[in-house]
Amino acid sequence: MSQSESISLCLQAHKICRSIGAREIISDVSLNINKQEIFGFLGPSGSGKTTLIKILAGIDKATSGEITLLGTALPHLSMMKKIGYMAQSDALYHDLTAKENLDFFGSLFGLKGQHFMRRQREVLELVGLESHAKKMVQAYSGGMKRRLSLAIALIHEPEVLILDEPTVGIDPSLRLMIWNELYRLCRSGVTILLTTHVMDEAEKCHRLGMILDGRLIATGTPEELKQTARGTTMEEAFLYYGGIRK
Ligand SMILES: Nc1ncnc2c1ncn2[C@@H]1O[C@H](COP(=O)(O)OP(=O)(O)OP(=O)(O)O)[C@@H](O)[C@H]1O
Repeated sequence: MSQSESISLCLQAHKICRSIGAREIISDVSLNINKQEIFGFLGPSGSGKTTLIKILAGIDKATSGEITLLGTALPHLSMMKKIGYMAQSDALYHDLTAKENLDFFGSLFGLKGQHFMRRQREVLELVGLESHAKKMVQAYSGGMKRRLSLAIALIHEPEVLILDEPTVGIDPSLRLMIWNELYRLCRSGVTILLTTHVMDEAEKCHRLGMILDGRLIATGTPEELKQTARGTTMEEAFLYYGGIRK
């Protein structure tokens, strides 16, 4: 790989495998993700998307294979500040308010003072929770918890945002706002990895990786994937790459 290619790369994964017991959940995944790219992992429930992005985030460890994120081999503690991770199951403190949750998670990243207060207001506004900041999380709806989790993932202005099904349970107008923000972040230099099983959401990504039974069966832009599959929809493309449709 040339020097200029490696500078423009955010992430390189080489032959990633992950087994739990005797079962291989992720098999031989290799891929490159460019800086300032929105890369989506698309696949049915149970295909291995969550397991894979946890490994790519350095939260879980591959059984074999190598990952380099922004030039550093993972897992590496110093990379935690550079990554914003939003889990599928909300890792929130339910007996604290939204603001207290932000106080806690922000302090883990060493945020403080005026800048931290401003940042809290920005992320709460972005996810439409500014008027609910003092409410206990236990009184939040499922969608509100997702939105707060996204705010927490963004609080420290990470260079890489890794989001597991970020817009599940979020209504269409807020989903649109969140996508606009993802594009804005991307333009400002952030690289975004996300998972989805929703085809229309997948089409909003710059590039996609299709996951089936723990394998990366295809990568490309939504248009490329549809063209190669001679299909007009992402569903058709997915069935084609999965060998279910000729
Ligand atoms: N800790 C674990 N122990 C045993 N099996 C696991 C564990 N974690 C994941 N699996 C299995 O690995 C497979 C992939 O799971 P994973 O959660 O990564 O899929 P997914 O594509 O993210 O699914 P979903 O879209 O439903 O979240 C599933 O069959 C799941 O049951």
